[in-house]
Amino acid sequence: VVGFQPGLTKMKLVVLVTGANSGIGLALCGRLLSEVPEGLQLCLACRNMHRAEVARSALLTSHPTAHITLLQMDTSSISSVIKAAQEVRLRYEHLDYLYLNAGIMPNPQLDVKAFFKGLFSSRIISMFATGEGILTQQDNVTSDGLQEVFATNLFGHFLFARELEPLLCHTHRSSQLIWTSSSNAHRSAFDLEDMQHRRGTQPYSSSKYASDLLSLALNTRYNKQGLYSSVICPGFVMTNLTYNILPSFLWTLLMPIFWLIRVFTHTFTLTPYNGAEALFCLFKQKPESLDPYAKYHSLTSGLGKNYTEPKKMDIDLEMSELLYKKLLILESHVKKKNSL
Ligand SMILES: NC(=O)C1=CN([C@@H]2O[C@H](COP(=O)(O)OP(=O)(O)OC[C@H]3O[C@@H](n4cnc5c(N)ncnc54)[C@H](OP(=O)(O)O)[C@@H]3O)[C@@H](O)[C@H]2O)C=CC1
Ligand SMILES: CC(C)=CCC[C@@H](C)[C@H]1CC[C@H]2C3=C(CC[C@]12C)[C@@]1(C)CCC(=O)C[C@@H]1CC3
Repeated sequence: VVGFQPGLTKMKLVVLVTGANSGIGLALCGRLLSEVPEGLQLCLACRNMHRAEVARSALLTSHPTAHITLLQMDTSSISSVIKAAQEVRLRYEHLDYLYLNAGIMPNPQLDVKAFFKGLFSSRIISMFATGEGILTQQDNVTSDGLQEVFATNLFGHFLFARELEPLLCHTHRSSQLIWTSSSNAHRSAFDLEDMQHRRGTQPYSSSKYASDLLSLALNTRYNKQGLYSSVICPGFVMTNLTYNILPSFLWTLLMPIFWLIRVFTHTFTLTPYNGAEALFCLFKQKPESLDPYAKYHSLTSGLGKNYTEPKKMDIDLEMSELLYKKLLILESHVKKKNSL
């Protein structure tokens, strides 16, 4: 196990971040290490161990005394998630923070016609802040027979957290689940009868809306056991995920326009460091003080000042409960199928 030192977990805060080898996840790790360089046991959960090693080396270059371990996990694969959770249970006695950050947006398509229509309408600000109505994706099916976006962004994380219940639920200390959601999470893209989004063209938006609902349901279930769940939105950040949407030369050309747009909408955080603001902010908050109905947004002002702001989510308890029940049914189904 790379960088693993038994005994350390007793005195340090244990933080596990999924999708930690790039973008917002990697920036968060850097920020956490800058804040608490000695008091942290950081575990980078990544699907690709080579990329994980590169990330670990980069973090160690700027924080040479940091304790950083690696964990192989593909959130889209049931067997990988179960195996990773088993490994975590062997390594640690408790987990203080579990950042559920890994995410994909496969084959994104920008609807150019809808975009230009939006430019000359009253929806312009919300279009730039959320990407609503102008982005579609083509989803795939995993070897477990699940929709890939649903499996990667939501279900794999749900299963992982459930498998780690013994490390997360303690009466004498609290733990936090922190989901990287999105402003692109729209109720209109989500259908409880099709929670995997097999039929639609916005699986990304659907998976993020589902994470908002699930976070609420997890709070209902687990707060009494000391486990708290929150969702954040990093804003619009230039990462591998967004670079996929347009050709890279176009992004370079658009950059000055984006700096200008930031003056009007602080949601254009643009850099992974800025995007990680809300993730970092929640690390410092008492989980009991957080609002389970709020999404915590990373925002960056025109002058480049970072801050976090909570905004009420368009979710309700009844729907969150129904989704939770469906996820439990799917969980028992996939576990049976994998003879677990
Ligand atoms: N960029 C933005 O504007 C926004 C991003 N977000 C969310 O932020 C999160 C981080 O994305 P971002 O930093 O932007 O993009 P990146 O593509 O840089 O990071 C995504 C991370 O998730 C990992 N990942 C993807 N699929 C899997 C998988 N099956 N198993 C394990 N890890 C996986 C990637 O690993 P690998 O390197 O192997 O691909 C990578 O480390 C995502 O949940 C995204 O939806 C939300 C709102 C806006
Ligand atoms: C001038 C010009 C051609 C601009 C194009 C801009 C759009 C491609 C972006 C404007 C808002 C962006 C956005 C996202 C993707 C790219 C935009 C639509 C996200 C949907 C990416 C993933 C998320 O989770 C939320 C982002 C919201 C904003």
